[in-house]
Amino acid sequence: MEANGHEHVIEVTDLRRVYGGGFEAVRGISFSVRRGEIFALLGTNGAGKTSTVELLEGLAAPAGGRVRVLGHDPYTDRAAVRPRTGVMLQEGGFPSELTVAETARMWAGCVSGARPPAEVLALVGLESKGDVRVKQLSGGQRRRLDLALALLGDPEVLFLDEPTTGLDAEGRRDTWELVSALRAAGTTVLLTTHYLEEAEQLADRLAIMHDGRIAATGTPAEVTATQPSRITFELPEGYFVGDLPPLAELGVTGHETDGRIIRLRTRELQRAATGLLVWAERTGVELRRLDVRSASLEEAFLGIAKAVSGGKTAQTTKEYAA
Ligand SMILES: Nc1ncnc2c1ncn2[C@@H]1O[C@H](COP(=O)(O)OP(=O)(O)OP(=O)(O)O)[C@@H](O)[C@H]1O
Repeated sequence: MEANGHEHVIEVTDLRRVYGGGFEAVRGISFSVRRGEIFALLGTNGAGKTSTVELLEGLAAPAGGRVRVLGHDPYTDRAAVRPRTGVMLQEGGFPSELTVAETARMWAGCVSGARPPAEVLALVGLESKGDVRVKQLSGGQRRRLDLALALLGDPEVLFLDEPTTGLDAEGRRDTWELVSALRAAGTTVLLTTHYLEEAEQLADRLAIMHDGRIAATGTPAEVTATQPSRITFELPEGYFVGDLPPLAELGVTGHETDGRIIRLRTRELQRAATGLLVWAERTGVELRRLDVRSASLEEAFLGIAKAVSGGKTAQTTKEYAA
């Protein structure tokens, strides 16, 4: 469980999940999560995120490979793992006729050493909703109730399956703050999300899943570094791409044109930007709407998803040898 001085609280090795009928939803994935880390599983719809998280939660047995949570097999050794983990499922599924406070009390009865229900409701900002029936909560408030229930046992490891789906921008930010505070207190968090900004804000490390496999993994910065940076600008009338200095010599790997708008791709952002600006200064050209940026996680995600599907970029007009 120890690696380079870090304790791995989740270890997944060559994990497989096959549903009845023979469909292989998880096709041999491996990753590990260190204590106190937030790890995000990202992926397109049907990539296999929920299927994976359910194996980590011990809700099903793997068809192959190995899962360890806190050093135990979560399926065969559920009694050892369950009290130390908190699970926020995509659909909480509790009786909608109960009030928020009744639901929290009922849930607390199933958790050994549960925190006071009022305390967890306050943590997620539902302290004033104790007397409201669950069915009267908004979708976002229900997600927050799901999260409160997952926190009742003060878990060492928290599984969050799409924790902010249905929340408005403020609710999402509140949840991010709460999850960050939990990490600061030492909780290990594994979350799935469709919001790339959420992973960028929260995750120490992440894995992008596609078709049951991990297509990319690392810190958000490492994953975005796999994609080229971009320089976009508008050339004035009378100037054309051919008037620019030799782009390959500036470290530009390709470009797209859209009317007067030019978009350059490069893995050497500083060299390419400097070469372009020096040229513009010397030539007396004003580069309007100039935008120089590293790839975002969203661009990396789309690039990786496209690459593993064998797709091509729609607008590419010219690629240069690396
Ligand atoms: N009970 C099941 N029986 C058969 N196939 C299933 C079952 N549950 C899920 N699948 C299939 O397994 C694949 C992975 O589904 P999963 O729900 O794990 O994906 P996901 O990445 O969580 O997707 P989403 O982002 O849409 O929630 C999908 O093709 C899905 O149709």
